[in-house]
Amino acid sequence: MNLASSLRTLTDRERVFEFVNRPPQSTRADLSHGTILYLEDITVSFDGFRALNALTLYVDTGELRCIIGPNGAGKTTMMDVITGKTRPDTGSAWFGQNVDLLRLSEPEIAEAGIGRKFQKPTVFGEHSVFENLELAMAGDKSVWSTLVARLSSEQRDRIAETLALVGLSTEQDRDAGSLSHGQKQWLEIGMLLMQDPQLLLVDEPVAGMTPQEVERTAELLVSLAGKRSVVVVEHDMEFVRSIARKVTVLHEGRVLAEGSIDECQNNREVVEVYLGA
Ligand SMILES: Nc1ncnc2c1ncn2[C@@H]1O[C@H](COP(=O)(O)OP(=O)(O)OP(=O)(O)O)[C@@H](O)[C@H]1O
Repeated sequence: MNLASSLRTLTDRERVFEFVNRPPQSTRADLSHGTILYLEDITVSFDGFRALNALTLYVDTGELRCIIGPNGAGKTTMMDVITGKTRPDTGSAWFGQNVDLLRLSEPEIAEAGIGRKFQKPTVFGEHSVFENLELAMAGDKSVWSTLVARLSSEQRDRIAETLALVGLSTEQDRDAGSLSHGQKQWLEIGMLLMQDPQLLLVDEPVAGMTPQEVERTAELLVSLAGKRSVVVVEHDMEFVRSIARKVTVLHEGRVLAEGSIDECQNNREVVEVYLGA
């Protein structure tokens, strides 16, 4: 498959790369109050069952937040509300001071600066690592023409910076399909970074990774926070301990506890419903 046809495949994908079909106008979040995400009183019902039940949660600008909780707690549903995949019955969801997420479509939310990394990596195996990042950059339509022409030096620099950030500089010419599972995950994070999101949502990033890959992923996510905000859903408590400053525990669609990992691990209710098992 050549790059142009891969780009068409990319634009046909429904979920991860909605940004490719994004509208031309950009709405960037106003982060002047130091809070990047406001979820207030969010309720989502599926056939009468409340997957989210008056959920209220705030994320600070530049924060790295971990979301934990038992199966069915509502973690995925919460991510789906933030990215516009699921509309809540009630409540409000704001990105910074000015972007009402409930009024935006999925592509518009991606365009506003929210990137989501699903659990399973979906890189283009038959293309090189470099080309995968090039394709991701092509989400910016002004870059499309470069797929048949040549990248500018700034574009090459951006790809090189991203390769360094995700630790794949030495792998740039390898087919993405030949990377290890961990490397594929990092490449996909790199592909999201090519869109320069302000908020990155990451779903179970270390599932299936070797201990070394887990360690490297921890470093990567920690390095991304600050400039961006990162929300990580993860079950691996050792990993959560290694990255999190603040942890939110969800249970039955609402926040059960919030605080440092030690505070959460010593919380009696948290132990009962989640960690004690
Ligand atoms: N489309 C749907 N239709 C019906 N019920 C749903 C739907 N999506 C989620 N649910 C239910 O809502 C609840 C919350 O699910 P959700 O996937 O958000 O939990 P989770 O915390 O992500 O769980 P896990 O850790 O297992 O991924 C579950 O009981 C689930 O069965």
